[in-house]
Amino acid sequence: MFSWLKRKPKQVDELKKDKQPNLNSSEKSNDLSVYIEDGKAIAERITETINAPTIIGSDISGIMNDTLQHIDVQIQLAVSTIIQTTVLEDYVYPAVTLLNEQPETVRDIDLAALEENKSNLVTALNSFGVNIQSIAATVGPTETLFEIVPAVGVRIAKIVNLKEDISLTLNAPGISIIAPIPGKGTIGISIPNKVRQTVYIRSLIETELSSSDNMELPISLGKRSDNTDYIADLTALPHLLVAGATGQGKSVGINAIIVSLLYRKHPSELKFVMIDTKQVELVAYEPIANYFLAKLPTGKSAIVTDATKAIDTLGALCLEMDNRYELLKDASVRNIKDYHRKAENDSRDYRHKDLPYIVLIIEEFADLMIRSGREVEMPLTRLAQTGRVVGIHLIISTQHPSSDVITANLKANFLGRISFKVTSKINSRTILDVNGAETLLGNGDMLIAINNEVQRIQCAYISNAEVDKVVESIANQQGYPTAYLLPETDTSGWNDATINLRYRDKMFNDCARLVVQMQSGSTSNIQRRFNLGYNKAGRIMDQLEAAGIVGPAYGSNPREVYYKTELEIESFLQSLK
Ligand SMILES: Nc1ncnc2c1ncn2[C@@H]1O[C@H](COP(=O)(O)OP(=O)(O)OP(=O)(O)O)[C@@H](O)[C@H]1O
Repeated sequence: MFSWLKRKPKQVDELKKDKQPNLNSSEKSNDLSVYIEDGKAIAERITETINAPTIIGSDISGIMNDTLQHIDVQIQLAVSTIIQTTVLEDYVYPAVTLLNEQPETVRDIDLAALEENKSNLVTALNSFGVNIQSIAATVGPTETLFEIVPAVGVRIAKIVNLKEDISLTLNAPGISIIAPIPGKGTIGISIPNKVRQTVYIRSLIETELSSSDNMELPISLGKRSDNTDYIADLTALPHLLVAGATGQGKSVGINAIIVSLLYRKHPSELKFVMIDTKQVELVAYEPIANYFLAKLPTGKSAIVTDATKAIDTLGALCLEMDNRYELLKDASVRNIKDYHRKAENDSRDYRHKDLPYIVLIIEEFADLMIRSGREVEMPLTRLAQTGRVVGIHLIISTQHPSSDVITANLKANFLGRISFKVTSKINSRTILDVNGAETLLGNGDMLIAINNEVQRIQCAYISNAEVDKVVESIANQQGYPTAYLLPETDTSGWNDATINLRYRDKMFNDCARLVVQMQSGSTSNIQRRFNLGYNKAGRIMDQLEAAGIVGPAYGSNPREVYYKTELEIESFLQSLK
């Protein structure tokens, strides 16, 4: 339905203009009924003017045409389309003072301990026959990096092979050796600090807010080993995979990412789509649904916790992406940044506020992948391949970075990858393509790989109490009357009980014949053979299931086909008429 609104922007814009005076007055009101009245009037006018039910009918096969839900959704969408184009002019960004300040004592470096470590290291190296020319130390939050220049004639391999011996002699587990440090010609020996420093997110956000870098979506991730801040632009990554065994810092990391964006962006510029099958990690953000979250028109909560709804949501996001491509084409621009720039410099209405950045966050991706397999992988791969241009970025987090969860297909499209400590070298390689994450120290110690270049970072820390304060400071203000509504997909709001075979898709019979012929209930086969979109193919597969032609979805495997011969399926199709 929303796709239809998008496809007819000119007519809808005309109608919106008609209602503008009313909306301006209602914008200042907290009374939702005013918005609803506006919405109803607009919905009626839209229906009258361009015979909406017919157009919508062709989109969703008439299935919801005459249901009350349909009308509600229509009103909601009409309201939302208009409301989201209004600006929350009085919106106040969260204050940095809501975040904890780094205690003064923590900033001091223990110089005596540093000197002792240095001289112990030199003695240890000498005792193994390695003489050095010079040694310099940089104290990071988690480890201290000693950069040494070996005496002439010492082979690098010799030092690398001494890793375990040095570790034993210094009684310091978790040593790592970088030989040589790229671009420096020195050898790095990194020794974990006895007392680690927590990196408080506040200092990073202060740095970021005062910086002139002008990143579009800055995320304050933490500090490097040399104590410099690590702030990345999500639009450049442009998608992130986050992995780590339980309790190593993933949730804190995801909170740090979300909060750093909340500090930088206005609600009209950014929306999160949150999927959390664990049901506990992202719930803290529910109060800012009407400011910063996006949801399905039929969804009650903006935070998706159910696998079926998650698939619908991903489908809706694909549709949003397709719609955005059309908008960009209409405006003759190549990407969302140019679109925004053009909208700002042009008096014509490019519906700028319809195009906030969208960041999809999936907490515990493995749950979703194991339950729904390719139904999840396919839309995600599409989004990862082409979402960036239209401002859609993905952050996927998992405790189980195995190759059946992080498939090669997905990995190929996620150039930014973060790993907290994992339980095996294999997991480390699955996520980062290199070993190393298995020896990290926990508590937010992480490796980030961007385009295969790996760096060690101490992740910024933010407590749940700080997240709550930031959320509260936003939620106490005037917001939009609803979350940002994603386009309604063909399948949204469906479940087995509501699939009505009276409204079979036009392609139903052909698809039934295909699955029987191939004896494989595969949605991607249907997509390929008939050149259908993901949502449509998925919806037909659901109808085939409801008709008893194929079995239920089971992970990423094709569904079982219950009809074995062409004769059987033809006589069944006849009986449906
Ligand atoms: N960046 C950090 N700095 C300091 N301590 C941290 C950091 N990140 C995490 N911790 C510590 O580790 C604990 C667990 O972190 P977190 O909840 O993020 O783990 P997780 O990987 O999400 O675990 P799970 O997968 O079980 O939810 C935190 O409560 C905190 O004490």
